[in-house]
Amino acid sequence: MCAKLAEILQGIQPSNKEWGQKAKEYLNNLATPPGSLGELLALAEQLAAIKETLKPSVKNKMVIVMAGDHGVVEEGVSAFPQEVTPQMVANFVKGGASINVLSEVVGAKVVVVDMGVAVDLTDFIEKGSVLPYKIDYGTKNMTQEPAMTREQAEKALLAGIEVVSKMIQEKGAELIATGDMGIGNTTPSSAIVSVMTGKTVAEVTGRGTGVDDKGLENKIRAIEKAVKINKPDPKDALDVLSKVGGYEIAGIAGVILGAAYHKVPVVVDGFISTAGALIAKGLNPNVVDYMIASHKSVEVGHQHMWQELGLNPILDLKFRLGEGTGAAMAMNVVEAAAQVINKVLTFEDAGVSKDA
Ligand SMILES: Cc1cc2ncn([C@H]3O[C@H](COP(=O)(O)O)[C@@H](O)[C@H]3O)c2cc1C
Ligand SMILES: O=C(O)c1cccnc1
Repeated sequence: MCAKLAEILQGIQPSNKEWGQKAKEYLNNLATPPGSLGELLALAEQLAAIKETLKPSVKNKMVIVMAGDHGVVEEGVSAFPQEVTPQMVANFVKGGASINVLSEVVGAKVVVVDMGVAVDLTDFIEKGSVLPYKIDYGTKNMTQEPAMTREQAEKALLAGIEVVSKMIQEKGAELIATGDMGIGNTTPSSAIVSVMTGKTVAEVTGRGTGVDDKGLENKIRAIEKAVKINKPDPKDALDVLSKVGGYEIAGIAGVILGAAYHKVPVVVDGFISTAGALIAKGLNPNVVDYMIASHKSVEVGHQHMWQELGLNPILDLKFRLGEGTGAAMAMNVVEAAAQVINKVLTFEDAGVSKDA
């Protein structure tokens, strides 16, 4: 592994459990029946432990949408054609996609990154509306060969780390959400979860954009073949990422690692983002302290990912879209948790009696 990546991975510390404990005690004194704000209290504790304060701020929110294409689409694994990837990137730039609309609702900015789209996005890149981190014009077909080289996987991780570091250091981002766009990307995501959890491919593979029964069977066979041919080592996350991953998945893993390195919470979106989270955890398990599980996707296999990470998703909106849409929705809940610890008065300050 290159020295730069190794150094960043080593720099990811667990969150500060002393601040978490202080927050727990403080929250227990809010003028409410103890514990009655449920999961918001757990989130507030997590934010306090990450940011090392009882007054965490998550107002400056950013959704980072990573885009990339997949050689495995040749195998007919998606219900949609590859050109939808750049078409949707254009839609993100126009502000007309679901992620734009939902981000606006929660007051989050959307940042779009070309990690490996199969065509040039010159116009958008010149205008600064898409960030240029293209590693290659899509991955290789993983049923025939590794999706990418180990060097490309490292480069893509570093790209994600660089993007999120800039957002934090230059734009003041206080809460990050991950998002994805890449036709075919539920296929590598299923491969990753199968390899990393030991579940069979059939158990963790769903319909993605909506393949029919025959399409699902074909998708399962393609993933089984990719795993058989490449033999990814579940103990080596970089091996898994390079053999059966994707550039946007690597970028997402990098965003999560970079956020953790800078002690910034990161809301993990759906099936593809959580595949990135599994890779990030494989590279340094401390990173899980900084993750917030946004929602439970309809895609079968997502729940197995959360289980593997030991996280409980906040929402169940029956989403199966990606782009960062579930994470955007959960950002409001995270902000609510921050507001609770910042603003709700204690029994003493509110002048409310505690004892019966
Ligand atoms: C119009 C459109 C918008 C999307 N936005 C996200 N996805 C989602 O669906 C794709 C993954 O599903 P599969 O593996 O079946 O191709 C990814 O692009 C993901 O971001 C979309 C898909 C489509 C068609
Ligand atoms: O859960 C997701 O993120 C998802 C599911 C299907 C297709 N694209 C994304």
